[in-house]
Amino acid sequence: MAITVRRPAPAVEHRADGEPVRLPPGPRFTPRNVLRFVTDRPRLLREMADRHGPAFTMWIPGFGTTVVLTEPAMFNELFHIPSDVAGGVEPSLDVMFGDGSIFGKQTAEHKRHRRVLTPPFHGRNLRAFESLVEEETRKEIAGWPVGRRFATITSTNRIALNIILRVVFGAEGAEFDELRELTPKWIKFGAVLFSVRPLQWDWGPLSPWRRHLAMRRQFDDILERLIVRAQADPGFEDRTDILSLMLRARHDDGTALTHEEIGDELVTLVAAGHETTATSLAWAFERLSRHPHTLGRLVAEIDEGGATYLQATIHEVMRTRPTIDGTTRRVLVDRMRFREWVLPHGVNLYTATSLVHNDPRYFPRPDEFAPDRFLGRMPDTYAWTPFGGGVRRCVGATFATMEMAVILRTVLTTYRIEPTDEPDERIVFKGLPFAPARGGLISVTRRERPAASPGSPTEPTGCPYHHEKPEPS
Ligand code: HEM
Repeated sequence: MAITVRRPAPAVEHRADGEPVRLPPGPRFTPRNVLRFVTDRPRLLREMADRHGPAFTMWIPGFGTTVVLTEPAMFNELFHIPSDVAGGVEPSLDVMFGDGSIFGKQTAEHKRHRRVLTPPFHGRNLRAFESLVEEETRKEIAGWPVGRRFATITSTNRIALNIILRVVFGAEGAEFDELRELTPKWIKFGAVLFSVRPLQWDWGPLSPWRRHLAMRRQFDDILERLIVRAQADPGFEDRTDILSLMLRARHDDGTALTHEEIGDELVTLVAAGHETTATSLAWAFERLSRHPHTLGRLVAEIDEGGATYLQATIHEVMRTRPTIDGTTRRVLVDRMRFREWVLPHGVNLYTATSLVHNDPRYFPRPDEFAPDRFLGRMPDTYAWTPFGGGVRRCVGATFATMEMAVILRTVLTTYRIEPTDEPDERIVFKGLPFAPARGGLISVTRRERPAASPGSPTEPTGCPYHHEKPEPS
């Protein structure tokens, strides 16, 4: 059972302008540490915390000097620092997806973007999306091979991409097919460009940057067609896709969002929302096939129309295999005080999620895959952080949880997953998510008698995400 470590937000003044810099101790820069940060991150961070203490400073590729935090109480403090003191990391994905992306926004601008993006992914809208998720899952899994091992990630990627494209663009027909072809290619390419700074320079007509711009133009062209179609729709005012919501949204001064702003934000949602969810699902299949007892209990519950153990299982998958290992904030003021340290402008703070998720002080017997630890209780906000925290916590967290629940339920009522005693799949870094090395291999057989109509995983009873705290404003 997770220990609750919540404590009141510290009433300390975080600005320390003019004071001498005092960074926590940390390792010297070595190419080996840089390499290990990419290939062996959880173990490296554990070693560093044991050697230097629960907060230490190290150089992180892509971000530079970074203070790594390894305790929930520290995450709590960080997530409560005003966003004009510790804000979003820079550079961020807005380098690839444009100035209109929420990733590049700070303070009031960031808040404004969240006001537009948060409501569609919450509350009663979720229920409306459930049937869409089930429909896309059924379509995809109808072709799963029986009795032969296959990597689930290919399938979960397709399902999650189709879902997010439909939710975001309301797209059907030719434009949907074009987006399905273009966006994953562009986002993958963008992730490479994002991590290698020189690739962001325009070296000429054959340069990667020009290729990126060509894909952007193609995207803008599809978007314009979708905008014309949406606005011509007699039911435009009632449409719930995010594109229509953004077309109807107004800035505080009453002006509409430009099409460029809308495009930047929408591609951000697709980038943030599909590979993360798909990878978590592949981990769920990898974990379940190695834990037949959990799998059996889960199937029995689903057949009876329940969803409590399902939710606990999703929480445990995300504890043991978080796809995003940590979140980063950047010091935006001249000097920022954090506990006994004084951090200069531009330094980053990183919350080491997987370290806390595997710390026996917060999760007893952390190596065990034990959904019971979350049964009937919500995970602690600062010890369980696969979706980050504070005012930048993942906008799609509730949506992603619903999506995973519906997909798992649909798969488990259709197929029987064969247990395996193969070793666990290795955790490998795939540019953004930490994924199973072999893509979540499973083998399935068709269930002879489809289960009686299962209940909704978003039933208020037993559905923890209906109890989630409202978004911080
Ligand atoms: C299992 C699936 C997912 C995981 C593990 C995940 C994880 C994360 C994490 C760790 C962050 C950073 C939070 C922080 O800095 O505190 C984030 C941000 C974000 N996520 Fe997700 N995410 C998932 C699904 C989604 C989905 C489905 C969407 C969209 C529908 C989405 C949209 C976003 C957006 C827009 C942000 C930026 C929020 C901001 O800067 O204010 N994510 N996500």
